Amino acid sequence: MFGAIEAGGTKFVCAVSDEKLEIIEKVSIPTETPDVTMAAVFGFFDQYELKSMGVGSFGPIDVNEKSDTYGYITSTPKIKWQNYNFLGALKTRYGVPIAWTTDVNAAAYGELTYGAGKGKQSCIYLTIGTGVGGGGVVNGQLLQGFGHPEMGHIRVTRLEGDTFSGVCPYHGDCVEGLVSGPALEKRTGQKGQTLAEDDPVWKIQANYIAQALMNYTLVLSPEAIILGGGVMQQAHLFSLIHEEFEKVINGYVSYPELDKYILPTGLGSNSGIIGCLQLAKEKLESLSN
Ligand SMILES: Nc1ncnc2c1ncn2[C@@H]1O[C@H](COP(=O)(O)OP(=O)(O)OP(=O)(O)O)[C@@H](O)[C@H]1O
Ligand SMILES: [Zn+2]
Repeated sequence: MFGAIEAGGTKFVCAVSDEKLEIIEKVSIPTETPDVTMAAVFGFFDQYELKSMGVGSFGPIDVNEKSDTYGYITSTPKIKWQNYNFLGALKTRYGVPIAWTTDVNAAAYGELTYGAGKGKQSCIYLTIGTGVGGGGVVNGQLLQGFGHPEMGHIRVTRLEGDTFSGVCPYHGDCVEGLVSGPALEKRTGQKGQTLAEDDPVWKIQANYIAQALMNYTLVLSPEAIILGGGVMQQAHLFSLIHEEFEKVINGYVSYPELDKYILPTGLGSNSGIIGCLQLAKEKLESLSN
């Protein structure tokens, strides 16, 4: 059996699957302190005989195998999780091979293998929710090196007349600071869910997102950019983003047809967990080859 954990800032989704990645059981555990949450995580996985695991975690995390703190959650604003040896705790408990990456890299992997990026060699997955996070796969490999991408924290050009200061505790008006769910709420005084489709804020939102996607396009030239997270439940945002993307990139580089290039997830809210299961499977295969 394969085990998977999609560890998020609000909840940990844990699942086990058979060899064909059919999910046998899946649970959601609130993210509290490591003691409380990990006790529940162990309570779930202890019921099964695991062969390997895949973990996609919120972060920042240490993904550098040469580092002494490989497998740790590092500088998260969640104080109790700072410098927590997440991978170590799982290894000690289960003694099986474990694939370790960011939640968004895992989601990109899930989408590339079975979702909106199926059949491609590369894609980016960007979630726009409580935070903005991006992961990716290039030539079939997860995007990680010394560290991992933090695509939500890049800067974009401010629109004329927009004086909103942004909500990122580190950078103010980085992309996360400008377009995350909490940013939308602070800017408008109401939650994204309750805003009308014709509210002018969506165009601002679409422009900043499009600028970010232009930057990813220019740096990585992925075959698809998949957008998920709470804010992207606003389906009308896709066509606005397409329009703004065309404007900001201004014909400089070519890219696939827009509705096949910047598109919603194929796996809904399961991208991350499926990516983790696939990573668990491949981790085991890589060791037996
Ligand atoms: N339908 C919607 N339209 C607009 N905004 C939404 C919608 N649903 C949720 N949001 C906003 O998205 C945010 C929550 O994001 P999400 O549902 O992706 O959860 P999350 O897992 O906490 O996010 P993250 O991936 O950053 O941890 C909230 O700020 C919420 O107001
Ligand atoms: Zn930031």
